[in-house]
Amino acid sequence: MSSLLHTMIRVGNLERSVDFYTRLLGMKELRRRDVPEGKYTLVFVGYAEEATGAAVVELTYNYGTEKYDLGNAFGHLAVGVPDVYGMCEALRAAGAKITREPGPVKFGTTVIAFVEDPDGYKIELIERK
Ligand SMILES: C[C@@H](O)C(=O)SC[C@H](NC(=O)CC[C@H](N)C(=O)O)C(=O)NCC(=O)O
Ligand code: NI
Repeated sequence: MSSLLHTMIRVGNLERSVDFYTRLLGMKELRRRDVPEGKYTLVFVGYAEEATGAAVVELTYNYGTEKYDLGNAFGHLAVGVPDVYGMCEALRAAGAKITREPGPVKFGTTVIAFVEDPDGYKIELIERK
């Protein structure tokens, strides 16, 4: 059976992104691969080991590239958290940009919020008790 393995995003500063996804969002650094012949480094982050089937994020750093044009097509990554309000307060205190305050989704009841990662990628926080 096929499975969704990861989503890859290019980042301008690997340790800045690893810190955001691990220290602030609570993910773990699962593995890291430096490919000097390709002038890039990969770091896989997630809430569970890939072997469990959990979807993970592949952070790709291209040597020397500190900024990307994200364009207008990318939507967001979604993360389930037990307390969206508390997570937003912690993210805000850590200097992250909350772009949509926590509250019920329009025309629904699920509590969501949006935060930007260090490169400006949108992360949707969805309340999952
Ligand atoms: C490990 C696996 O999940 C990969 O995605 S590695 C694939 C490889 N990635 C890169 O080259 C990343 C750096 C590149 N400059 C970029 O920004 O995408 C890849 O795409 N290889 C191309 C190939 O034809 O093998
Ligand atoms: Ni990949």
